[in-house]
Amino acid sequence: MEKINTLKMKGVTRRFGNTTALHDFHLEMSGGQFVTLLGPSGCGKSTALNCLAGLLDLSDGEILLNDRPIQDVAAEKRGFGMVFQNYALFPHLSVERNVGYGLELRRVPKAEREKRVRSALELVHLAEFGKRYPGQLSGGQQQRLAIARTVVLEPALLLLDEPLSNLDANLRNEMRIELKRIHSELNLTTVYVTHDQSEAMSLSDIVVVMRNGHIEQIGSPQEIYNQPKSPFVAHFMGYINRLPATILGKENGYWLIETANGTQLLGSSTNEETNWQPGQKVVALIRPDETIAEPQAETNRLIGHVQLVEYVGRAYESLVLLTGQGGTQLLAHSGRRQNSGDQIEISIDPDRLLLFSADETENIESTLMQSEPKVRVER
Ligand SMILES: Nc1ncnc2c1ncn2[C@@H]1O[C@H](COP(=O)(O)OP(=O)(O)OP(=O)(O)O)[C@@H](O)[C@H]1O
Repeated sequence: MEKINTLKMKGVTRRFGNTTALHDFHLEMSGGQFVTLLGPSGCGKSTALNCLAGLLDLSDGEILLNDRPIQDVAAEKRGFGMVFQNYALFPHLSVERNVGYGLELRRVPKAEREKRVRSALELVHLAEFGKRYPGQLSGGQQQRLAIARTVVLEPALLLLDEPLSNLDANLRNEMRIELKRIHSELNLTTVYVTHDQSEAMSLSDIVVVMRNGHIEQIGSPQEIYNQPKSPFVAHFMGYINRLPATILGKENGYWLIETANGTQLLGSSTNEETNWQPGQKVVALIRPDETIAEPQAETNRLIGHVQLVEYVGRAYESLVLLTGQGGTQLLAHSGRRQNSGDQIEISIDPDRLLLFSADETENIESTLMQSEPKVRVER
């Protein structure tokens, strides 16, 4: 198999009739990287993956493997391996035969085949299960078998389409760690598709956030999480609280804003070129887990009354009706259980109070069906 030094998708577009599932998609990765395509249902993640795999023809653009175009190379000649959501295992073949099947087709001699099957099963911790059948394995074991069956062929690129979506939450977390381990042991260039932001954050070197067939932002997990460039990315990363405000000016490198009841707060823009004038309408986006209930500091405070409290493990999440803010509610985290009706003070670090212009923040929910907050936040 040709080793990957660089893999580039340049201007890749794929149309289905009148629908453009993928539009002018640009992605560059280097050998060994773990790249995740992240976004809500229908944003074009699988289309991008299938174009890369060769399972879909491109309507436009090119794919370059080590600077050589491969968009016209048939899927089976690209030397890539794909793991599907439903695993696609052979139920009538033993675990060993499932893993060895691709090698048999390639007429790999028996001794070498057995050696490679053994080491693939060891890699996914299924060495003792070789004689079983897929039906006798748990969901997580079946998933690991699907991975072993693909990596035994030593693909240049591993493509994974929502591989954990059929597993329950505990197994998903376990398999996430397994995937990370397998990736670092093999140093195999990987493209992973998911709509789960925490999966993307924990696994990836590069995250590509997609929306409506476009790329919204590419960056490291830290960049995407801390510096979302658009309200869509911010919302997708859990910045679900919204607080309308007006720009007053700049202070100490932050933007000074005024909310509906005249409270002044400091906040940040993730876009260095932002040049707002006083009077500009903005919306502050805040993550519930980045609020500080009952703060020590005097600055950047909001006051409200607790309406609902939910235990979310390690913290309580309170729905707070802010005082004098036109009915705006905010989800806030607190180490101590609040009671319904309690007055509560909340502060937010100015670096974690992200400002976007008000017109940018319209209509983001319609494309975010899968990441709706548990409690709807009123505007
Ligand atoms: N074979 C097809 N024929 C027509 N439209 C298609 C086809 N495949 C995908 N689409 C459309 O292209 C868009 C992107 O689909 P795609 O499957 O790539 O999204 P996705 O982000 O992978 O979604 P999901 O997470 O639900 O799998 C959607 O609007 C979808 O309806």
